[in-house]
Amino acid sequence: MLNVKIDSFFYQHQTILENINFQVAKGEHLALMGESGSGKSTLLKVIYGLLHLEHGEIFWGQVQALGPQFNLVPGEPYMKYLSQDFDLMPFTTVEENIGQHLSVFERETHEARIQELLQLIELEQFAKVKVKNLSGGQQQRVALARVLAQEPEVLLLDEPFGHIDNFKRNSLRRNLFSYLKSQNITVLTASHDPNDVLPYADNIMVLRQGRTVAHQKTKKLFRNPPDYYTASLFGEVNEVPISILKSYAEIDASVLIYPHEFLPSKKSGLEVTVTDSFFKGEHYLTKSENEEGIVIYFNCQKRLKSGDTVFLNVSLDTINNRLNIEPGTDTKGT
Ligand SMILES: Nc1ncnc2c1ncn2[C@@H]1O[C@H](COP(=O)(O)OP(=O)(O)OP(=O)(O)O)[C@@H](O)[C@H]1O
Repeated sequence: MLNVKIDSFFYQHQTILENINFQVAKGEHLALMGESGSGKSTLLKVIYGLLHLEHGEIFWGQVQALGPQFNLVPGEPYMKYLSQDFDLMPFTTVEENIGQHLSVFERETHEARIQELLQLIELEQFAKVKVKNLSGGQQQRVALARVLAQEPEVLLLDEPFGHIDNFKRNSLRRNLFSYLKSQNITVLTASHDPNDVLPYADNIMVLRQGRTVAHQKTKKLFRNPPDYYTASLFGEVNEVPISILKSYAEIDASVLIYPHEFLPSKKSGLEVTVTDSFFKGEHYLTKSENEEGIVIYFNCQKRLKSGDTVFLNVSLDTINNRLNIEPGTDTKGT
């Protein structure tokens, strides 16, 4: 179990992290989400021991992570950190970069292990190429293999796919996260991208201005985000006053609705006028306004023209769920 307790962390006199307390079980994958500057990288650096934590403590089981004032070389032996700047040896080959971190006591298995890691990062044909001749995305993949070669118990990943194109990203994410699960490695991944997080993380912690605003199981957080900030980390979201959704007219509150949760129809529902339409591949993200000028985004299978009238519907379950209303409760205002 990783036990993180940060009362506060400062850069100069500015508080960057405050009251961050959480635990990560062995083998669990926790994603750290938050806007740029919210403190995700700083949190990973504090946990890894690159930054000195004066007010707080980090434990892995019974072992305390002591930080840079106690360790000559930053970091703890059981923990590895993949930073946004990859720490590679540019003038040596991909396989040498990976092999450098394999145990000297297991020379006979080196070759097989290097092959396994090259396969995982899909760079088998680049084994003999010098790292300086690789693209940024390829270098990031080598950096990933290097930290895995060290067989950490805890792996801290800071935007691990930031330089990797979409073409490789999907398979790499699948390979990497299923490998980490199979090895029961505890993972903390800082990422802006919900595609890095939703399919793979067991839990998500959301940071805002250095504080925790949510810490929840992945599906639960996506389905029931506590606020607009959290929901918007997953993509476009609407904050809709319930008064404009007819059957809820007596409730004075807003509800968060994702664009895919609105079902457009030609007949009944919330009447809106289309103002714009954006092709997203599988659907069009459609921008619209109701008569009071409230902007609503919804997904539509076909392209609608500006000025078209549409009626939007959202399921009662979705609304009750967001409002924490038990099924069967009478909430009707009309
Ligand atoms: N070396 C530093 N000295 C002073 N302030 C810093 C330093 N590094 C980061 N900060 C500040 O700490 C805050 C948190 O930065 P951090 O890099 O942890 O955010 P982040 O959530 O990881 O952002 P991003 O997603 O853009 O990487 C920011 O306000 C940043 O300006």
